[in-house]
Amino acid sequence: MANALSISRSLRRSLAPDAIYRLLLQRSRAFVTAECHRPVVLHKRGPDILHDPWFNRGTAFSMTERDRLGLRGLLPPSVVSSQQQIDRFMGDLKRLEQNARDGPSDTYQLAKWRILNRLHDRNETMYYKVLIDNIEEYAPIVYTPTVGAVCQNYSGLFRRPRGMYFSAEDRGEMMSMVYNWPADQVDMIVVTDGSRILGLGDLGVQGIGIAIGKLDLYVAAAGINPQRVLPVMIDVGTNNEKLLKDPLYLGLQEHRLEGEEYVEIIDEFMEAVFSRWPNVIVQFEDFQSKWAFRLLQRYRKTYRMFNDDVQGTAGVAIAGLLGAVRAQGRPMIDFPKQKIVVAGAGSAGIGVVNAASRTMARMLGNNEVAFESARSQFWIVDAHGLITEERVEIDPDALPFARRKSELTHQGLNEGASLIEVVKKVKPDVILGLSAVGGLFSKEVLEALKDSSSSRPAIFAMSNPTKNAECTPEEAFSIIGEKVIFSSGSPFDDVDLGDGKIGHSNQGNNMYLFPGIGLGTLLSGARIVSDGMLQAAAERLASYMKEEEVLQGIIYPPTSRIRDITKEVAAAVVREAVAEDLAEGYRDMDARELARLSEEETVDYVKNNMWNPVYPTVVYKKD
Ligand SMILES: NC(=O)c1ccc[n+]([C@@H]2O[C@H](COP(=O)([O-])OP(=O)(O)OC[C@H]3O[C@@H](n4cnc5c(N)ncnc54)[C@H](O)[C@@H]3O)[C@@H](O)[C@H]2O)c1
Ligand SMILES: O=C(O)C[C@H](O)C(=O)O
Ligand SMILES: [Mg+2]
Repeated sequence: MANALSISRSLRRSLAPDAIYRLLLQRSRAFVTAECHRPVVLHKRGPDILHDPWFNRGTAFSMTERDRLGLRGLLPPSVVSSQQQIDRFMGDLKRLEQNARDGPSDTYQLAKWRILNRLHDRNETMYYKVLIDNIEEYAPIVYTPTVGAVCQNYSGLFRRPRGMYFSAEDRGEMMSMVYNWPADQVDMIVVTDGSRILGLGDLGVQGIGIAIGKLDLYVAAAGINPQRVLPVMIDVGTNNEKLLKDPLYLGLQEHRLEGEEYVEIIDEFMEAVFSRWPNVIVQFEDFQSKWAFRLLQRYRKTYRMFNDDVQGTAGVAIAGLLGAVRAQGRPMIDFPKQKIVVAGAGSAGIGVVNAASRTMARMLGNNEVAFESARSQFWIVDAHGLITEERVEIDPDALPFARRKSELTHQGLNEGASLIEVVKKVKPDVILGLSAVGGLFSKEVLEALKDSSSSRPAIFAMSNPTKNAECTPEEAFSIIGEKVIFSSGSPFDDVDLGDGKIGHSNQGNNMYLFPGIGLGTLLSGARIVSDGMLQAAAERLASYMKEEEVLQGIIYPPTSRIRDITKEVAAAVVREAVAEDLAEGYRDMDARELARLSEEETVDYVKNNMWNPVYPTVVYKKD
């Protein structure tokens, strides 16, 4: 039978040999092209295609293909050519080779992340077993600080997609897009818009890494079933000029949407996920401050949601501040006497001051006088110096804590006074940094803190990742001495003080609370996440540390105990939800039965509902 490549005898006779050759070559090219263009019939859709190396083409799937194949939202929004994919891969490979020659640098950490990530892609159970069994070693890889470098390099590191992407281009589509996610049940979503990733600024779509890292801790620490977690990136553009010019950037290359347009997108996302999964809990993560507060106020009374940077951080800080009081050999009730200087007035700093002052006020009787007294224990310093009521265009969230004019003359301080002046004049018990400025607690600031009125001044250098810490433990112990209490957002090693003495380096990170807040909310079936539930979580973390540990300057547990502390925090959240009549129960445990559980039984209930990384029995069943 004749085919495209056969030439009739008569034609062969009439053509010179080189003309025959050219014709054959032409036809064979056309034949090959036709073969390539013949559609491939797929018997699968959505994630099954992305996980099939034969058919997956990742970010090179066009928008129409994404729609046709149920892939919309399962990939970052940018569509790239196959050449761009190769360029990205090669650029990444070369960077690794180049940096590996520098010895153990960040790249070494990234190499570990890649190996773990590949395991995550292949075998989730095994991945989480490795993570849980070695949490102290690998939390700094899947979480802060390495996750920061992962986000910075995400366009290069991107291999197999994880999570969902909703972009400004998806307006009006989200309600149907959520059905592209394969799981019928989702318990926990961590969502970011990438606008303030750790202290690294606006990383746009690359911020998805932070949502993935937080959910890794949800699985490892809280025992949330990994099949029921969903990392989400809402890509509304980026204001990061470098990314806007980067040809390999995977997100929308346009400036961020603002105002009502922005809010409408987040509203649509919330409606979509809660309509498919009415019982899901949504954790907002690393939104720039101006949206963090507004969105929290907008949704917290209607949806099961919380903002980790505002509320989780506040709880962790309160637990640490109470620990610092105990470390001075004083009862927790002395907390309202502490003078606290806070550097940073963003979502985290203001969140901490709000919640810590409420805790003080409660201890003082919870009336107006108590609130006023609590307020006056805080001095907030931002990029423009001390915040006072004389500040022009003051941020409304900071306004309640602006120092009064009358107090200023008395203290010898002015609007915009520098951090060092404030520390010198106030002689605080605590300095707490949430400024994202590495080294802000300079030698001079630490020298000034030596005059603190406290017998054991405390330093919370809470900014992430490591290079953004306001000071290191070496600096703190060497300048202030062995009495100082030190804690940081990213992990540091303890400091050898000589003579067998150790300067403890605590990790003050919201990872000690958010997994328990999420788990407790899930297992209580609470309709919302109330202030009381957050307070209960913070108090349980504060009381978790034993007297002898606290006296040694250990105010937070080691990461190796994170699963245990999370269980305890979750139980406290469940009990508070029940006490506030917010609990609606979970599965076969209804609200009334929950209310009957003793404290110990609640802890057991939580423990029994935590997922463990063991292979289940599997059987085959025909459709
Ligand atoms: N340890 C934790 O659990 C934890 C939790 C949340 C946030 N954080 C960290 O806190 C940091 C801030 O987060 P955010 O959301 O509040 O950010 P943000 O950008 O909203 O706020 C930063 C604040 O720091 C102030 N600032 C800048 N330069 C300063 C200076 N020289 N002196 C004093 N203040 C200065 C800014 O004016 C602003 O008020 C980040 O590094 C983040 O990683 C840590
Ligand atoms: O992510 C962390 O390590 C803590 C915190 O949520 C942050 O934004 O820095
Ligand atoms: Mg955060």
